Amino acid sequence: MTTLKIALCQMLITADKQANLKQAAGKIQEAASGGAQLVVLPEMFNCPYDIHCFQDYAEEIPSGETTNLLGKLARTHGLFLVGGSIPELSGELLYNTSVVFNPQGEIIARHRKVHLFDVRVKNGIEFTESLVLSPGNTATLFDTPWGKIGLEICYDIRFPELTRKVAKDGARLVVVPAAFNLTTGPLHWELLFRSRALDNQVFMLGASPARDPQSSYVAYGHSLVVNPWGQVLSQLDEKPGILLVEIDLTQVEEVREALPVWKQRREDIY
Ligand SMILES: NC(=O)CC(=O)C(=O)O
Repeated sequence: MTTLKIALCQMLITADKQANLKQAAGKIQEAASGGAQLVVLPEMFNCPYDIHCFQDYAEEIPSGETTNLLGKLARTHGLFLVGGSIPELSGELLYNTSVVFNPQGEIIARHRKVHLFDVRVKNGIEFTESLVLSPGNTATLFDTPWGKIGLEICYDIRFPELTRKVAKDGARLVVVPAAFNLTTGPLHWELLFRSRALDNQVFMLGASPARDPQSSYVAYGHSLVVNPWGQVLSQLDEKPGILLVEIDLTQVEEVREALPVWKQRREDIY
């Protein structure tokens, strides 16, 4: 199988967890009606992206209600589902975790955000995930009929070595549930997705929450799909919506043949 229909769900996240879950279910249903085979939710889709909320909204995986619901939705609609991310409770620790389901509703991967978002930009964004979250320690890929897919969460994309690793491990597509903000989004969002796509000659997908100017963390939005040539195939604006795009994964081989930098790497030197 080479063509894959993807849906990125740009949700308006609220403080009401049940409303967020209902919205996710509605968006997944809409994506399925549009023929999506792989559906992606945004980072922290069941919870405000605010370090003061993570503990209260956290759930164990796989026993928590969000994981249960996503498994049922994947099975009901018969699709691969990347469950954005949620605050995961594991023993005493909290993680920013993404869970992936196959069309039978089984968990086939779990990625814990490896690089925590600890930044302080003067007159801009300040955020310190490490005050409450612990980092994951592994790169993540999962198998599908379209081949291996890499999985990262938001700030992970800024570390080119991680995308290079999953590409070297066979990913031709990398999925990134994310939530950039109004300081970094306008300058870095598209640039980072296009750079990782071009560096590795892979497809890159970014699923963001919609923008809510009233929330403590204002997400940039602009969920997007970038092809291995570094072109933005499609992108939303800041409003809630679904980005439905069909991609042809043979484009990875075509681009690698036309511009063979993937083969020309000199790992004996670097
Ligand atoms: N929210 C993040 O993890 C990352 C982000 O907003 C940025 O890198 O900018």
